[in-house]
Amino acid sequence: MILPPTIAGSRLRRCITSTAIVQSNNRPCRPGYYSSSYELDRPPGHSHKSPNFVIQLRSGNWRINRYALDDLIDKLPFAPRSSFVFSKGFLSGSLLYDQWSETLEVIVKLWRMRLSGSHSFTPWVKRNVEVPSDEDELKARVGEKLELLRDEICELSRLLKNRNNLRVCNEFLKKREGLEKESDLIRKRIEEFKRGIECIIQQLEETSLEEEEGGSRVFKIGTVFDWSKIHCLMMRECRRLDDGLPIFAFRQQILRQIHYQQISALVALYNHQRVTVLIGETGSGKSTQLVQFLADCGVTGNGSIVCTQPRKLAANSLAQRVKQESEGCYEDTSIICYPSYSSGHKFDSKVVFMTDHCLLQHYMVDKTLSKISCIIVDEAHERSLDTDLLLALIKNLLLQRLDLRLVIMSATADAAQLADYFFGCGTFHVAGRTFPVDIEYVPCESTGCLGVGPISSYVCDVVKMVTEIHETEGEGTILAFLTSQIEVEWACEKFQTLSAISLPLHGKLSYEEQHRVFLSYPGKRKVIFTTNVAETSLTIPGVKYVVDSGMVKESRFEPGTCMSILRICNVSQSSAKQRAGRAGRTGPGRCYRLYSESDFEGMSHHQDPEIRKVHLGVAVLRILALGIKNVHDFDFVDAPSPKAIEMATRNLVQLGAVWKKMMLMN
Ligand SMILES: Nc1ncnc2c1ncn2[C@@H]1O[C@H](COP(=O)(O)OP(=O)(O)OP(=O)(O)O)[C@@H](O)[C@H]1O
Repeated sequence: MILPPTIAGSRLRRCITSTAIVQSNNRPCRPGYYSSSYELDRPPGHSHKSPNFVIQLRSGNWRINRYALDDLIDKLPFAPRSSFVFSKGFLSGSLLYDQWSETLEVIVKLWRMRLSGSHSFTPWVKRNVEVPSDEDELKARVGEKLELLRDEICELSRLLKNRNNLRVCNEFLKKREGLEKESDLIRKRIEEFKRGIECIIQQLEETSLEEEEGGSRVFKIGTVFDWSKIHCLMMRECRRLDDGLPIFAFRQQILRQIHYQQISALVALYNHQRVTVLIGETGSGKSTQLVQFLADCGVTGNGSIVCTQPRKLAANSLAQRVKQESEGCYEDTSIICYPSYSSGHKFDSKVVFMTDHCLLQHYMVDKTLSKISCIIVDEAHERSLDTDLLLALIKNLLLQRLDLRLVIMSATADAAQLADYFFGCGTFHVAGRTFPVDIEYVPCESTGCLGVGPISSYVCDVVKMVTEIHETEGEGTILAFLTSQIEVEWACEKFQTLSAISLPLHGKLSYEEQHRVFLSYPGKRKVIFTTNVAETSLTIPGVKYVVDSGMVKESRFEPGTCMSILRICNVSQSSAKQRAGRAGRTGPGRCYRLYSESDFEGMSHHQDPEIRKVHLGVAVLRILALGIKNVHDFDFVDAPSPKAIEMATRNLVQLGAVWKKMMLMN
């Protein structure tokens, strides 16, 4: 058994590596997490007060002299830090070690030598391990923050007792409420951390770990212990505690809900409660964490967990991030990304990231998605045609496959509508975000900025705002939202300064060109002009300032002219929140909205689903291509009127796009 590499610094890490301590019966013992542990992070040869392990050479009357002990040591796989001989008592000698892996190999060797008659001592290991309790460790990690919050809450409570005017009172109350929520979240995170470690330890000790009623283990380790993997799992738990993503605090609750739904599906065949709508703030950890939670607890069995994204860029970058975070916790090929369709794709990985379009194409080949046990439809608020078609097909599939589960995720989706569509399924809200994002409304009417040729005035306003931020604000990447490739390229050209690098981001760039926005450019501020490809899912490390033009280009079918028109219109509140949410992910951020607060209030809450914007014939064609003949019975999330479907299908027949016999027309 090889222990993972030593990690310097943390007392908790020390206690965690001590899970590898094995008692004389060769069963892993409870690590120092509770009582004792040992240090692995001392430099080799470093002498200190006491060793972690002492191998005693016990005997009755046998004595060993220094010479013979050194001779014995020469035959051992590892030399001890130091050794002693004793002339009296039941001990003849002792060997001092710090690393458990070395101690274990030496013990095995000593026993082999004894059994082959090379010596007559009984080797005996004494652990000599002192470690602070987990409470101390947790206090050191997050306790300071908790104390600061507690002090601030006390101070606010004191101020509230004074005579204040109503406005000040309300401000204090709101602030205190926020701080209380933050403290609560930290406490929940600590509980979750303890639960995670406890769950691992119980499995290592093989104590019967009954699944709690309606609950679920957060880890399923299996019966063969892979110590290196267990070490990585524990290290990831520590990182999760440190990172403070809000979703971590709710892990057990989320898994319980998903687990509960699994049970209810088994109990009642026609109870299709295997769907969860998960709503959480941007950056709360939905896309990167949930797949790992599900993979860790094994709730999805042997099937893959598929997480769909509206865009390839997001699918790729999420897969990369999850791979990075879970390195060593799963097999190397466990996290994979299929951004484009290929018939050769296999679903033998634990987690697959793909676009919703790609999953639809897989559906055309395998109508039961047989290798997939859980589908996570992410960024459901976008309500693209692909997402809507996917949701409808999965809804139908849930009736056939009782082992299939669905999670629909977004920060800004209409949860009630989606829950209603999925048989009144459960909705889970993840409260909190990692870092604050200040919103500033900076309406630009007064700037008198005029457009240039095909470039509208708001593009000039965006460049102006970006220049101002660059000149007046501290360091941090600026991400500015425009509506099209032309605007993005124009803005990049206009914003030229030696102290910054301006980068375009839009859908027409190659993967390598898009990837440039994730690189760092030492000594220069990164300024990214983007279309709405960067509106959802993406974490571009270092983005501190977001400039939201408030505009988006969208194509809409106009029945009057029978044409689809590309138009620049206001974004929805949902889009504006998503854009702001690109900041505040790796540090506090600020979003400059180039419109007024009342403009924001006047925006529609959610963007229109794509099915309402395209010619219905497009949707009908897609449905037919999926092999569904009876379009009238198709269970749309936002169902068009039967008359509209009838007209669209007749239209397609007239155009010769489909044959009448291809579909069951009324
Ligand atoms: N590539 C990355 N580099 C650095 N940090 C990252 C990266 N990807 C994710 N993170 C961290 O993980 C956090 C959670 O990201 P995740 O994408 O899971 O959030 P989310 O809740 O799905 O957000 P959204 O609703 O905006 O998609 C981010 O806020 C950021 O702190």
